[in-house]
Amino acid sequence: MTRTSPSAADTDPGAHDPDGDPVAADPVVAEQPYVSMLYGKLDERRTETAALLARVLRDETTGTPQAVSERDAAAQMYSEQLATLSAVEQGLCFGRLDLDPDRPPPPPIDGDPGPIEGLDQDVLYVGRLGLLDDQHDYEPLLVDWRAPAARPYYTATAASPDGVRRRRHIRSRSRRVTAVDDEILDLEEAARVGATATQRTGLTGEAVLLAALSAGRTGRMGDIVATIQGEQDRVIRSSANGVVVVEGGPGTGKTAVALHRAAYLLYTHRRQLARRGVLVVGPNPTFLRYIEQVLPSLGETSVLLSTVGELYPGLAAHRSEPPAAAALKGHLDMGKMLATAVRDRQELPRRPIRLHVDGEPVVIDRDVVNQARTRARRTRRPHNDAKRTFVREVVDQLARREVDRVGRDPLDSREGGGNLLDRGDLADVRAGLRADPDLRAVLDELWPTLTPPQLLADLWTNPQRLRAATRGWSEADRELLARSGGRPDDLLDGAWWSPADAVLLDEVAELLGEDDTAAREAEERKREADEAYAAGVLEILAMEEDWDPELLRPTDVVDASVLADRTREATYASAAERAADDRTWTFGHVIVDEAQELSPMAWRVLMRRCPSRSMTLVGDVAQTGARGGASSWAEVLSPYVAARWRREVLTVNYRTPAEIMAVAADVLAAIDPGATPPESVRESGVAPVAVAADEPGLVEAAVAQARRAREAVVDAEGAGRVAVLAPGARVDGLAAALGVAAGPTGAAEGDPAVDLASEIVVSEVADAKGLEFDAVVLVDPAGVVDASPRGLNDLYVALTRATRSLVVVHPDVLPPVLGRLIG
Ligand SMILES: Nc1ncnc2c1ncn2[C@@H]1O[C@H](COP(=O)(O)OP(=O)(O)OP(=O)(O)O)[C@@H](O)[C@H]1O
Repeated sequence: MTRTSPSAADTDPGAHDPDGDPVAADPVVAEQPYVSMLYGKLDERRTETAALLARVLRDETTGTPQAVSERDAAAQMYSEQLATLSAVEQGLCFGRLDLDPDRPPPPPIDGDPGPIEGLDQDVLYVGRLGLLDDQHDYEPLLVDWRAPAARPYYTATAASPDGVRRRRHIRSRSRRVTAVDDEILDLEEAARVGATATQRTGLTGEAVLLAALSAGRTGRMGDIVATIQGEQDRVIRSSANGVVVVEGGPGTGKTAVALHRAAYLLYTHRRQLARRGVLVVGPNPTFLRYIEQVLPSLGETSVLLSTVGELYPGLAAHRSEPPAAAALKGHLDMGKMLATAVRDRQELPRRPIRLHVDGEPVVIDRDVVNQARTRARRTRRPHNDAKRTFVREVVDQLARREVDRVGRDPLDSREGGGNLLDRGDLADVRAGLRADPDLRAVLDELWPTLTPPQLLADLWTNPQRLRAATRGWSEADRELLARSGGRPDDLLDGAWWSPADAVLLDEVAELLGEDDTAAREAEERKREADEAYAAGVLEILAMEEDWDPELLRPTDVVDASVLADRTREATYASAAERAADDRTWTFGHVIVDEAQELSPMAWRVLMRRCPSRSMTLVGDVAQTGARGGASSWAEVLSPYVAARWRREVLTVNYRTPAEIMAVAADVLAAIDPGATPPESVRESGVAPVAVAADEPGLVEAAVAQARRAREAVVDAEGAGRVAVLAPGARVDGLAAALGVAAGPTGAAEGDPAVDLASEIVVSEVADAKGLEFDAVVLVDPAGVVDASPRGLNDLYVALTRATRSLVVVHPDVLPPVLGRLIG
């Protein structure tokens, strides 16, 4: 077996044995020159790209708008390339495939196959991006992990080697190769080198995988590009078309797979997806912070991460509200209720309204308004758009009445007889009416132009309006929606709105039609802030003493407004950024994580954002905590795609050790006796325990356990994080006793996320959804179960957050479902 790339052989002469086989020598030493050569190439590309960027930025394009936008597009492109080249620094090359020269060609892959790099080579190095050899016919030196040729790195097994004779995992730190693990998939090759061609566990690269899994947690999710497993790879590379639901128990890598799928799709369908962007939806801001580094570390920056509540532009809704209120707001009945609320704003006058227009009396009575309203409603256009028809109809009727009255021919006494005024006069009367401010004010009262926050805030704070829109509802439901204290001064104040409200704002926006007042106001505020900042920058520059009096100062050529514009042009270019500011933006692909938590109303928002229905939904209905969340995927999806969705299942738990999973499996059986728990990939050797502590000593016991767990984690792994998970009512007390902020309620003002950097995190279970910690101290499991109708699901989530150890601190008796903890 020889490497066909002459360039590789050139850079790696000492590492090859006389047969040209580079693995005969100490593989760590043998691989170093090649890996160093790759880093050299990476450096070259960085230098070239930085030079191109600098040239573009220096380009004084003050000419046509087209030239400016071309310059900005080029600057954006080079900036993104530079970001990608920096992101791949750690572990640039992590694998090598030695292929059978007589292997069959790889099977065709769905959609645009992307660049087919390396298909004809017998030795392939696999890494975080593709690098080509510009000295030798652009042969691939490193194959991007997403390229078709790299696929066998993740999927080949001894039973189905896909032409792979040997798979080598290369571990490195700071550009030095630190370890090499080989898997021999070819029986003859195995015999030749004295290895066994087996895969004991069915895992790919078991040693590397287990090393990755047992490392201390940092509070941020990392990428898994070097150790993606076969079943995960299948999901990552599955077709972009249609809806795919990825199911799997806790820790099966659903989140990791979803994010790597985003990176894969962007690579494979770059042209389409870079333009429309990819949206990744997570359940809460803490979760988004937990995952936010994964895609940038894969060199992908054009993805918008958001909660559904943050999709309404200009609003970061974070008011917490009772779960029952959130559930009600998520119910589909809200759609009808909001439609009624909008219709209720199209009013009829109680008694005739009398005005004088150009000195002539005008009467706006119920009949006139009713007819105009019916016509406007019949257009089936949204409220704000239909207003044009309403105004035109009222004005038209009033004008005709006026013409009838004023122009009647006194000499023609027949019924409906002649009129002395002509069409031109009618048009003049119409124009006079339309321009009259008093009439306009009356019409604005009867059919007001509304923004979604205006309508919804009025509805929540005005009991009459709420009652009118919810005829037939229970008083208890109305109370869940009602707010006292009037509308907020700032209608986009995130502290006033809950995430469930934000979803409804989107629905209201659909009913009202595009009135972009709010967006324009937000834009204006952003502009003012940018200008204030730019003015500050210029002020500092102006204070500079050493300016040569012969030269122009920056303030001579640019003012704050121009500087602000320039900065904004440069920073506001990717699809993701545009999408974040545009409520009607539709994405090329939408990925929803913890999808089981979304309410039916939230699904409506997401489906509007993805008319192509190219979606990946990952979730686990056994972990549904939200009262309005999903119990079955068919139920969620049938209104949008009927039965046309595919299901993929992940079965291996990479997070929770077997000892803890056994306890969690009992809870799963209580939730759904037919469900199969995922199989843990490893044991931690630390048995989960229960500690009884009656009130008032419960907090003290929990604190002691948390501190002990922290010490044990530090002893075992050098660093790591502990979570204290408890029912909401206990969180503040526990956080105070531990001297840490309770998240997210105790997080910094305006920051709705839990502080993930903290060594000990205290949180209720809902906020820990999707996260993981080295050790978990679960306090008051019965309280968790009792706190919600889906309490058992919450318990299941809490038990499956730990990668190493679990302690359950409980008052009274332990819930029977945790009986295994006491043997
Ligand atoms: N192939 C892999 N290689 C290395 N680590 C992996 C792999 N697959 C998953 N992991 C790790 O396992 C842990 C659990 O993964 P992840 O959070 O994606 O699971 P999940 O299915 O979303 O869990 P949950 O449903 O509990 O939120 C993470 O630390 C992830 O990095």
